Amino acid sequence: MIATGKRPDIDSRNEVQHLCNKKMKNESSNGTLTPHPLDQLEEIARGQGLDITDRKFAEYMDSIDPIGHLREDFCYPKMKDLPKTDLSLVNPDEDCVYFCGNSLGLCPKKFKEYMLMEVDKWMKTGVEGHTSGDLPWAWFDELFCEDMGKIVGAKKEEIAIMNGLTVNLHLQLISFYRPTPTRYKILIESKAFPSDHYAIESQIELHGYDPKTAMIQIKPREGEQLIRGEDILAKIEEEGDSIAVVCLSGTQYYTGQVFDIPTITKAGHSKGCYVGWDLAHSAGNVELHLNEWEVDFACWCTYKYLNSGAGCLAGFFLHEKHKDNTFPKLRGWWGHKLDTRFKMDNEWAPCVGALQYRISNGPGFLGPSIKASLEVFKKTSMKELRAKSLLLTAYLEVLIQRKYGGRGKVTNGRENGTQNGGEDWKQVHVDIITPSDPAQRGAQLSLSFSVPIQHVFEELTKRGVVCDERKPNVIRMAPAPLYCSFVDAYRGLEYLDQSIQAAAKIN
Ligand SMILES: Cc1ncc(COP(=O)(O)O)c(C=O)c1O
Ligand SMILES: Nc1ccccc1C(=O)C[C@H](N)C(=O)O
Repeated sequence: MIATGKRPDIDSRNEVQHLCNKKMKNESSNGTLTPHPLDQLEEIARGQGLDITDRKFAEYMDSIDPIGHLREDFCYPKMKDLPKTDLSLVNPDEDCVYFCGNSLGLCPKKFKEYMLMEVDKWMKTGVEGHTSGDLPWAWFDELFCEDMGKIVGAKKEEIAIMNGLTVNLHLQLISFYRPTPTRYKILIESKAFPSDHYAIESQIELHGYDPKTAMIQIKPREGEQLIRGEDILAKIEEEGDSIAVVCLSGTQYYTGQVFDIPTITKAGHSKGCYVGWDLAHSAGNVELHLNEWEVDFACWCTYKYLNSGAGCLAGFFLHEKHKDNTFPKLRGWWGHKLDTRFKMDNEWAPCVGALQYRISNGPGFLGPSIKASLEVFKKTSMKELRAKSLLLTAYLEVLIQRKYGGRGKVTNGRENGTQNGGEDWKQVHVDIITPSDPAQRGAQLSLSFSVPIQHVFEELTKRGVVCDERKPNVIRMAPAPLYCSFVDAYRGLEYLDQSIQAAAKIN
């Protein structure tokens, strides 16, 4: 089933009620119906005799959260340690509100210990460190493939951990984008993350084609913010015979929209296209079954929901059906089988599967954070994480809607941020452009405001709400379920309220 990307066309004043009445259902990947998370929240609140907007409800949700204790595995920043917090406005010793795990995940506590072990090993043993210790530098990356595979629904042999995301995307396109005069196009989303856009544009140019004709950018319909799934399928149907590769993001970075990977992959295959995914905002955020969905290739970074630190090594998935492929690829000695790698006979004998795409020996000092992060993931499962995430994001959504969804001028998003001063600030409206259908979103909510966002964002920052602003017009908030709590969402909303009031005074 592919659902449309359009938010329900309803009066936002009644939106929450409407969603409750509609008893919208959430279809999980195995086809079973589970209650809409908002219904679950309402039911829990009723059962406890609490109002959903009461702080006590957030506290109760935290008390029954089966993975709430995992927050203790992370260094959750304090208000006083953030560089831009105004300590006259907050309690310096309190935790901040960290809603930025979609950009940079928090540091796992074990990281420092594991990193110091590697430093110590180098100091004491020099080159011996390649083959000794917990993370031998010569094959530390291979130690993570199985656990990383579980997070994205892949077999160990289908995974490599290397380079950065964009480098991996280039390596994959070198293999999968082999244009011919009749099949030379790449389908991507319009307003894709700039790095993906540039990578694809440059690959097209490298083959002597013109991105103006070879790069198809699928857009939202006029007046809409989200790309409809049905439009992606229609485009594949219409142009599929000339498309070499369909290459979309699993979760759109700006809107937070999650695309239907299995359906789109199938549609691409039925037209003879290869289908690959940028999972930067999906890995560790939503459930993925890359092997089962027959995705040809995928890549993702590990510094967002996978908490491995800025610019850390990226994930690389190659479906097992391509494990012995002879596609063009860039070779390096680390793609050569380990047993003969050091024979130095210059006879290319590649590793099987994803590992053959490795070029250089890996940076051993990037292993400790990945190890520390994966250990936390091993204490739970993507299913359990996603179950919490659905509730937590719906909770943040309902708080925003109750406070800011029903007042003032309802904008369509495109006009937002153009008004200034006076009356508009008395009736601020916040529009959530992320799909309201939980199956079509992960942890992130992208908020557009009926007033300019710059001062609201600055005021949030002063109050220790760590989120980000993305041009042209959204503030993204992502309560990552591994370490964010319901009380964080509650406090985030209190601070949003204060920030809007403070920004109104400036304007
Ligand atoms: C969708 C997407 N693609 C690509 C990137 C950039 O990847 P990198 O700089 O790690 O290559 C990011 C985030 O930085 C992203 O969100
Ligand atoms: N790696 C970074 C370094 C600096 C600034 C931002 C990033 C991000 O990751 C941004 C993220 N990809 C985004 O969705 O906007």
